[in-house]
Amino acid sequence: MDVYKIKGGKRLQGTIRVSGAKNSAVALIPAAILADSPVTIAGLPEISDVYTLQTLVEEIGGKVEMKDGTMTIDPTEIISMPLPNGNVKKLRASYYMMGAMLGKFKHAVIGLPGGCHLGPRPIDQHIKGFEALGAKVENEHGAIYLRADELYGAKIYLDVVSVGATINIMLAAVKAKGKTIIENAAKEPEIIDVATLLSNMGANIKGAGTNVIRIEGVETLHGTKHTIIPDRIETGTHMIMAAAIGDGVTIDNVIPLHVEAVTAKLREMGVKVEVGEEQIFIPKTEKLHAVDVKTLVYPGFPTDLQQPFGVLSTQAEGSSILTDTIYPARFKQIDELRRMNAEGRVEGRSAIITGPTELQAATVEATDLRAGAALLIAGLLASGETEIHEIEHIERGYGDIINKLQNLGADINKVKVLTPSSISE
Ligand SMILES: CC(=O)N[C@H]1[C@@H](OP(=O)(O)OP(=O)(O)OC[C@H]2O[C@@H](n3ccc(=O)[nH]c3=O)[C@H](O)[C@@H]2O)O[C@H](CO)[C@@H](O)[C@@H]1O
Ligand SMILES: C=C(OP(=O)(O)O)C(=O)O
Repeated sequence: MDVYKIKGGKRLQGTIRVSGAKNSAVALIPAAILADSPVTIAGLPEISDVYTLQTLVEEIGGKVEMKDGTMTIDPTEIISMPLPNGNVKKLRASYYMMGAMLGKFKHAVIGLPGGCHLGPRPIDQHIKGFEALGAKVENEHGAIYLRADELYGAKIYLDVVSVGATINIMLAAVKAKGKTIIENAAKEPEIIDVATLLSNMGANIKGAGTNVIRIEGVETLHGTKHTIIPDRIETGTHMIMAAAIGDGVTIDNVIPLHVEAVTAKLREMGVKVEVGEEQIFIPKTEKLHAVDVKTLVYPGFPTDLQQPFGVLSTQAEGSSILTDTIYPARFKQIDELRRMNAEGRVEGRSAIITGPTELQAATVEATDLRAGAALLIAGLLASGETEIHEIEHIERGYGDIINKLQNLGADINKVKVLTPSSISE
């Protein structure tokens, strides 16, 4: 079993480069299968979610080459094969294979997705959208069966603002007959990125990035080249890390507009954030004040950064209330942080964290991706050697993280440890 071992307390300094956005990557790859000639995507992050999607595309007959973060997907021999089990359960975004395969073949069988356990994560709005476009959707033995004779454009109002449903409906609608209007659509930058790729493939999409998206269906889509946007959640994670234990850290390959909510909260805490065109510099922070945070849909404070932000709150003077309105139960990291001497408790949909606290090393579990990011930052701060288990969650979202942190001066290594179960294997 692989774990991360971190000897904490080393101040970080230097430049860290952000990879391509996970939540774009995992939608761009399924989008590419809608084309009838090869699509090249540059700047993909080297994360397990990307490799799992590569395998899924290969399972249905796609030819995929990946080198140095550039993936070429040749969809010409893709067939409509059911994907009821296996790799679909390893990540959340396998749900995009529903929209993409429905759009391409008018039918699909895809197992219910995996991904982080953040409390209930229904996909009713995705299904509502597919049904509005004319598909019959049934859940049989844990797989979603989608069937249509033809897909027709429709007006779809999302009852909940959902990134996944917005993108999935776009994927299904780009080749439907007639006009689709998605109202109360999500506005995340990843949605614009996917719409840009689809448009360059020949789709007719207007309004991505606003809450009304209009799509005029086209008959065919063709190959193109696309460069992915930087990961705003990785950017925010490094900003938080730099504020917690940096002695001057430059975060490179950034779109500052995408992290404005994080910048504002850090400044409110007393962090100096120097914003350039494609870089953000965070000098050593002297004193942090507690602040309250409420997660909201974009451009609000992202739920994916609530857990890492909580670690910074352990270093701030006073009590911080972190409320997650998107995933009200996204607080599994609190128990783990308490093992490290943090003072925190969960009340309803909020975590209340009091500081400043000197964190102490412990053996902890990355229960989900961003809990893992939180524990990484906690481990970098804590005195002693922290051991993080279940790191496969972290590696779904942070590519090359050990190298990146070592380059900033962190004492972190990925090591194999023997457990009773690994000995008997
Ligand atoms: C692969 C990917 O892009 N994952 C991101 C995506 O997840 P995901 O696309 O799963 O998140 P959504 O934006 O869909 O979910 C937002 C909220 O809507 C609810 N909901 C969603 C769909 C639905 O059909 N019904 C419903 O009730 C969810 O339970 C949640 O409370 O956005 C989340 C919110 O920014 C991020 O945490 C995830 O990192
Ligand atoms: C929750 C996340 O991912 P996923 O939706 O892929 O589980 C995340 O990126 O924080």
